[in-house]
Amino acid sequence: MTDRLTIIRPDDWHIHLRDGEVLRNTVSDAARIFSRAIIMPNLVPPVRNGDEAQGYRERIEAARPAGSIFEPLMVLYLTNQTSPEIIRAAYSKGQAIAAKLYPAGATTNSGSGVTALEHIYPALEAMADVGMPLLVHGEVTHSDVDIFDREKAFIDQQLIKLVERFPTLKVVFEHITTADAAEFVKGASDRIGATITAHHLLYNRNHLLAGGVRPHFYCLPILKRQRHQQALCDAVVSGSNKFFLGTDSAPHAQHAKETSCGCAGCYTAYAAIELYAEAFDSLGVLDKLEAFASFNGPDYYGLPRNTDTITLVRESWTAPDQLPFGDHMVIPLRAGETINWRVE
Ligand SMILES: NC(=O)N[C@@H](CC(=O)O)C(=O)O
Repeated sequence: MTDRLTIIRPDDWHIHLRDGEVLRNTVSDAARIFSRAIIMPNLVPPVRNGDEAQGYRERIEAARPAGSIFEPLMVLYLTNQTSPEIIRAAYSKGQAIAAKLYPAGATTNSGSGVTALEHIYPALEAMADVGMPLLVHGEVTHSDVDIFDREKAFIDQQLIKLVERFPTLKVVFEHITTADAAEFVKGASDRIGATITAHHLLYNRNHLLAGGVRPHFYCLPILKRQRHQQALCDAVVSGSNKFFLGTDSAPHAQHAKETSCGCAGCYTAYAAIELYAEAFDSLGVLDKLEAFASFNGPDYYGLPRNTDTITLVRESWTAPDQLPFGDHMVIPLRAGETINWRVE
């Protein structure tokens, strides 16, 4: 049994840090372990162009703990108005390395998102041309599609057509949650990658719904049935380099989760690599954690791998009941429960 694991320092290829006062909390949790992170742009208002991304980057950098060299990798939020010029300018000035598609209404702060893919075809052409990856929240939003079927419907109705229409566009299918998504990514060309969260490896919809509703397990795309959880586990066990670490750590203040209409999002950044280690350990593939967490992401983005290391040890500790979140508190995933790995 492996009780100690040293790996090249990981990065997080999908995180929500929010903005303002809470940055001092969210940035220090992310910067504790991760060297770089892809910063989701779904602020209010969203990060729509290079200058807004630059401003947000500076606020994140200012919130880093003293001495931290954590590097935020900025992302534009695509709207119906995103022009090829906005894309080209942000990319060429190094203000953003990717752009995110939120179908309008799909999730938290997606109200300014794209209402029909045709609106962003010119922007997507520019992205394909310069080599800027498209990051996709892959769910349809029609109220008549069951929430558990929205990811598969997105693949069938939109994603297949999208990758065909833009044959050189790099596409990251973010936070995949279904066997259908894992199959799609496996069968696609190398320009298609996917992030997988720790919580979608560790949990299924029973954890959210059986025996009582647990709002801190509610995220989007929603946890699916066990068969889909298993398919995501199989994807990481396969060792395919198309899958990489993206926590989708998405904090909301306690009162915004524990209410009659609670927000979607699980807070995992405070123990992210530890939770992934648990998942890989329970699958018997700790030896595959390093590539998933530290190699596949930078390789996909064409960035250098990190060179320093972290060491994980098998040692139980109790997760905090709550964590500071600006003037409020956030209830992290696994609050008050045991976590079986810690970083030395
Ligand atoms: N994952 C979530 O459940 N929530 C994210 C948005 C998103 O990525 O869907 C958030 O910003 O809160």
